[in-house]
Amino acid sequence: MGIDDETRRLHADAAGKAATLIESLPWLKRFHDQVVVVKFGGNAMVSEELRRAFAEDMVYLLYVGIRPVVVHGGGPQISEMLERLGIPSEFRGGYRVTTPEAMDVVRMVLTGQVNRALVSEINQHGPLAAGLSGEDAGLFRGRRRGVVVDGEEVDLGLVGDVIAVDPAAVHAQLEAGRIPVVSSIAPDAEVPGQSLNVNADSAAAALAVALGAAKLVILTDVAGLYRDWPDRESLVSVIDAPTLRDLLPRLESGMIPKMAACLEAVDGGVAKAAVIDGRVPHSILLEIFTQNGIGTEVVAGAEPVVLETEVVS
Ligand SMILES: Nc1ncnc2c1ncn2[C@@H]1O[C@H](COP(=O)(O)OP(=O)(O)O)[C@@H](O)[C@H]1O
Ligand SMILES: CC(=O)N[C@@H](CCC(=O)OP(=O)(O)O)C(=O)O
Repeated sequence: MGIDDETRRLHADAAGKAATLIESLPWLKRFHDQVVVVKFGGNAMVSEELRRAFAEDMVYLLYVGIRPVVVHGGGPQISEMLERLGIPSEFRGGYRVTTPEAMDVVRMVLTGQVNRALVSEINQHGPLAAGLSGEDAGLFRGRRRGVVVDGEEVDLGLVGDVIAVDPAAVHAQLEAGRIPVVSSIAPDAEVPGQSLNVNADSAAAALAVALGAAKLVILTDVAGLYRDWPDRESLVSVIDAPTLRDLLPRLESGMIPKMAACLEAVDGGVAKAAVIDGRVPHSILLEIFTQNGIGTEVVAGAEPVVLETEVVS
């Protein structure tokens, strides 16, 4: 390769990198000073590398002038601890049936372990993150819920929905320039002293609405919503809320709370909600700062829109 070829190669390389950076400009403008709620799923935090990359991404968002708020899950981590302690647990319709004994473990793992680990990972970059539980400072109020599976109402035990949010504690952390990291436990509004296990996708949606977030991003262990699960040949890249509402009763297991959360967020005024693959390091930066994003995006959409990508395997 001659010197000219080499120079041309260097220029092309630089142009590619610069194009990626400058592609972010409209999104930097769009999201400046805006709240973006990021739900970090238990399945997306399974390795040290992914937790480290996630922490970097949150710090990156903060330093470019966005206000990230983290709501985390921890389903697999709860299951592992329940198993270790010999406490049986099962999922019905995508939600964990939660006995009082299991509830103690849910709270211990989410608020005591997963929340602490994420706060500590982010704080490797400086004193930037502060942990909160939905039980702190009246952040969430919950109410027990059941679920309908195959036309039958199933009692989920101590599982709840967030029925009210007082975002003051989150605002205080944001005003202090910190990244709030929230675990999805809610005090039962009807039974004093009782805590409820809230699915983290649904807690993230409730918080996004209460904060008037510009976007909700849910990180999980799959590329997004597949129209033809489990064949995975057709990934939905964009779907409007009314079409998703029709599709929701036909969805399975883990995707039900996720898509219900996206709908709740969009119905509550959040312009966009996305489900993306948290196993891809830094996927959230691609989602926020590139034109097409990745994964599945739910939009309010006056016009029906469903875009699907054929997956070539
Ligand atoms: N239509 C679908 N498209 C994609 N994933 C689906 C679909 N239906 C069910 N799933 C399942 O939902 C899972 C994600 O939910 P879940 O395991 O609860 O993740 P998280 O821990 O991130 O909340 C996927 O790994 C997949 O097994
Ligand atoms: C009611 C219910 O199912 N709660 C969830 C809470 C944690 C969670 O949602 O974790 P992921 O986001 O990792 O799935 C559970 O007990 O597993």
